[in-house]
Amino acid sequence: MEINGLLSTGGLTHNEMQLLQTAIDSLGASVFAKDLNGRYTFVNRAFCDMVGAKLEEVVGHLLEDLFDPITATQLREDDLRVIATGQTVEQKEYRRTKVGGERHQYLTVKRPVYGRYGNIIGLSGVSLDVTSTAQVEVLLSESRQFLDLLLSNVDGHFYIKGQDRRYIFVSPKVAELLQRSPEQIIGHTDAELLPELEAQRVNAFDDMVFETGVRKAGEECLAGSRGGLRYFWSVKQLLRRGNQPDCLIGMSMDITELKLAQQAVASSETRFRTLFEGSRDGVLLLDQKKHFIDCNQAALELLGLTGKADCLGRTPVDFSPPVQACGTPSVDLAARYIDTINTEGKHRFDWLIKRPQDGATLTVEVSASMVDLDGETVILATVRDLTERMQYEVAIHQLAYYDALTDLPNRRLFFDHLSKALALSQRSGLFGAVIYLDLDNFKPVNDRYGHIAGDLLLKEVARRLAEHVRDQDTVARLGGDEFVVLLVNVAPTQDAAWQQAKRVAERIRDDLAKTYSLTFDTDEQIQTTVEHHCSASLGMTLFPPCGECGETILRRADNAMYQAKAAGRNQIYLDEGCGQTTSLTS
Ligand SMILES: Nc1nc2c(ncn2[C@@H]2O[C@H](COP(=O)(O)OP(=O)(O)OP(=O)(O)O)[C@@H](O)[C@H]2O)c(=O)[nH]1
Repeated sequence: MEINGLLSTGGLTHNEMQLLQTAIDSLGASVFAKDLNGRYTFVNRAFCDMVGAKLEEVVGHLLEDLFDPITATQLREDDLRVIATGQTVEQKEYRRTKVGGERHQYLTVKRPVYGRYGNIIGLSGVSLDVTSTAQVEVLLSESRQFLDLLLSNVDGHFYIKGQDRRYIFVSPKVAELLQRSPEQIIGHTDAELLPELEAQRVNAFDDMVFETGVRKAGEECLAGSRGGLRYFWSVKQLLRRGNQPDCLIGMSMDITELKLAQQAVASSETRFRTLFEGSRDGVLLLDQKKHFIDCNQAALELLGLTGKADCLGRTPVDFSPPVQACGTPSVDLAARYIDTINTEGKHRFDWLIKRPQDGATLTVEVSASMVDLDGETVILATVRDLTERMQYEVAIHQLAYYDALTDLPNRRLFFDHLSKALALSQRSGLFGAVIYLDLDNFKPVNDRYGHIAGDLLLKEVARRLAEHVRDQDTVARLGGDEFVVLLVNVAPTQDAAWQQAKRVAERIRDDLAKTYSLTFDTDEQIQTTVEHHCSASLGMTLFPPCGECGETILRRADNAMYQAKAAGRNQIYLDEGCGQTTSLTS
């Protein structure tokens, strides 16, 4: 390529011109010159490479020969502007070469070339292909936008700190957390922005990263903008910046919710454990295969076991007798109950346990329900020993229906038996009888020997009475020294029933009239035995198949007893109805 007059400057030697030519050819930029007609008068090698043409195909040719029409028109307008105004033009332009047709971006500087007499004789220019630079800028711009989007939307707090621990960059979330604008944070240290203790903790973390140069991750805790502590999982590492001092780049994720959930799980686990272990009731967990997977101390005690190893992996049937109280085999009943728990979610039932160690059986109440434990559905069974409750129930029943001194049924239970006997009599057509009796001269035993002796006598009366009746009959104590005997299914006719009941009444009267030998401790703790004579006055009434109510029947017997008492005691009187009584004493 030769440098023509447009570029030549007077005074250069041929060698110098050659050197200049070589230098211009070695430039990465395209260098060109044109005359006033727009014909290329000089181009360097880079220009030829750019248009994909040889030197001779360029020099002396026009824009239209080298570029597509649109590009050529644009470039022509620029050229004319330079020539018309005489000004230097610098601009970015896009060109599509004829060769390959790729669109490139150029930064072009064009300036006028003046002739010897100061007139413009053409223009020269330098074009630098900045396509890749422009792409990098586009990429940078896109990356910046993406980063902004990320920083604004990702639930993380991003920050960069210098070696002096001052913030260089903070994402919007950091600003939100610290309740300051980024401008109020950048250039400041944590010591200036956070409470002392928090700043110390954060600094210690940062120091570790700066000192070791190793990426660190860990938990941090800061006071939140809305109060309360907020927990973060922070990852920090050094950011190498060439010649610049390293700085720290960090990302902290807010894990408060997770942390609180973990704490809640941990505390509910603790609560569960406390309740589980502290429960006075036995608590057992069964897996899907109905094997015990956990139990508390109370359960071990209930089952008579010394350690969990004796329980875990075994089934409820392993701790049960072959048959339950209802007569159903334990294995069948257990399967039925487990089915119910599975379908209804819970079930409460009584269960007979057999302790493997000593073979003892005890009744327990089981409250079982399906629960979700660590993602697995298990059965939680609370087992309560019913022995004590059953004892209480028996005691309450005893108090409610039995006389505490003699253990005989009391008035309430007597009436219950009587109403059943009346119903039975109606069905069977058999007569029954009620014998009301009151001891004669009982009071003196209390007066002479004290109530202890009187109590003994009353107990002895109860014992003697029981000897004269069948299992289906009832002997009850109505109170004081008054007793009543209920005879059921006595006879199908009234006469036969009279005779039969009379025989029983006479035996009772004779037996109760026998001497009572009473042994008791005196107030001086001396055991003494006394004898006492007393008898009983008896009033009797029959109840026919279609008789009155229980109260009426008892009143009639009571009335007859008073007649017997009035007749001199130790007598038997029969109530015949309508207030009529007859002595049956032989
Ligand atoms: N030891 C004792 N005495 C009782 C009890 N309940 C009532 N008594 C006494 O029993 C006596 C009953 O009185 P009464 O029936 O009048 O005595 P009684 O000597 O049999 O008189 P008569 O029936 O007229 O022959 C009273 O003195 C009561 O205090 C008891 O549970 N234990």
